[in-house]
Amino acid sequence: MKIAIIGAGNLGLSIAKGILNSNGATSMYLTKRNVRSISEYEKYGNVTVTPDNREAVAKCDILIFAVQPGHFASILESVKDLFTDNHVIISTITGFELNRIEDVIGTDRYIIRSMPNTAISVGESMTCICSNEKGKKRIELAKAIFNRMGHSMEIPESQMQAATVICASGIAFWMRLIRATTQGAIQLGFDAREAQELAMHTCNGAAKLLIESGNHPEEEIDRVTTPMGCTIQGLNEMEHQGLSSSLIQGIVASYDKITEFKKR
Ligand SMILES: NC(=O)C1=CN([C@@H]2O[C@H](COP(=O)(O)OP(=O)(O)OC[C@H]3O[C@@H](n4cnc5c(N)ncnc54)[C@H](O)[C@@H]3O)[C@@H](O)[C@H]2O)C=CC1
Ligand SMILES: O=C(O)[C@@H]1CCC=N1
Repeated sequence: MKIAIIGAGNLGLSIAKGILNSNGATSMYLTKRNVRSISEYEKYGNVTVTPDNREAVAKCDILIFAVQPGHFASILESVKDLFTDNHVIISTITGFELNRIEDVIGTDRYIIRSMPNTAISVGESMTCICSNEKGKKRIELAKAIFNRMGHSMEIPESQMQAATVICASGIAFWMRLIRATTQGAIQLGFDAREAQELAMHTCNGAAKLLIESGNHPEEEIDRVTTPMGCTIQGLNEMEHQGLSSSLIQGIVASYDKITEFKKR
């Protein structure tokens, strides 16, 4: 599989790392307007770094676009004459619908919309995907690509905006929760490094408990909350202070922000 990442920025490079770590490509092209900051990737024998998107499109069959929304249409316009039936076009662009992509490159292309997150670099992305009509024939291929670097779910395009908030922005939300827990641990006497180690491994354990058991979170909470114990005391205090409510309101605010910039 020859994969091009058009726009090797924060997300594009995370995907590149995930592909390298999972041996997910026979060769890879990384493009960026100024390639100086990513030239180190050429030390991997099968990686080519170039500012030339047309070269990358001509040499690869899987094209992953990870540029800013405002640049996407003009970049597609500049390479679309090179597209063949071998190309699978995978967009990661927030708020850019399939029909807008089709408006630029036509309906007769395999188009996948994906929403990965930066944990793709360590093989742990939650990636949601959907496709245009023709792309349905390549959705299993797209799933296979993303499943090598985490977990994927096919969803209707109407849920893509919500998936962006929960999965992509979600990395930042969870980081804040881990940081806040770390700060609490420091206040209780751990040094900063130990505090973070306790917070992140406990977070990892909580997620794994749910993933492996399929249980509802409250079932696992019931196992921890000793009657009249310290856990329920802390948990109820967090809820009095609005923990669940503030998380939900934040999620909705992120969602509304995407609606706002889609109107621009
Ligand atoms: N950062 C994240 O966690 C996520 C981002 N996204 C989406 O992915 C896209 C990229 O986001 P980021 O990586 O955060 O942005 P970024 O700004 O870090 O990366 C975009 C890259 O595209 C490059 N670029 C600009 N013009 C180009 C051109 N003509 N040819 C080739 N490369 C060009 C820029 O130099 C930059 O390196 C956005 O549309 C964003 O909405 C989606 C999911 C998660
Ligand atoms: O914050 C943003 O707008 C982008 C989309 C999801 C993650 N980063």
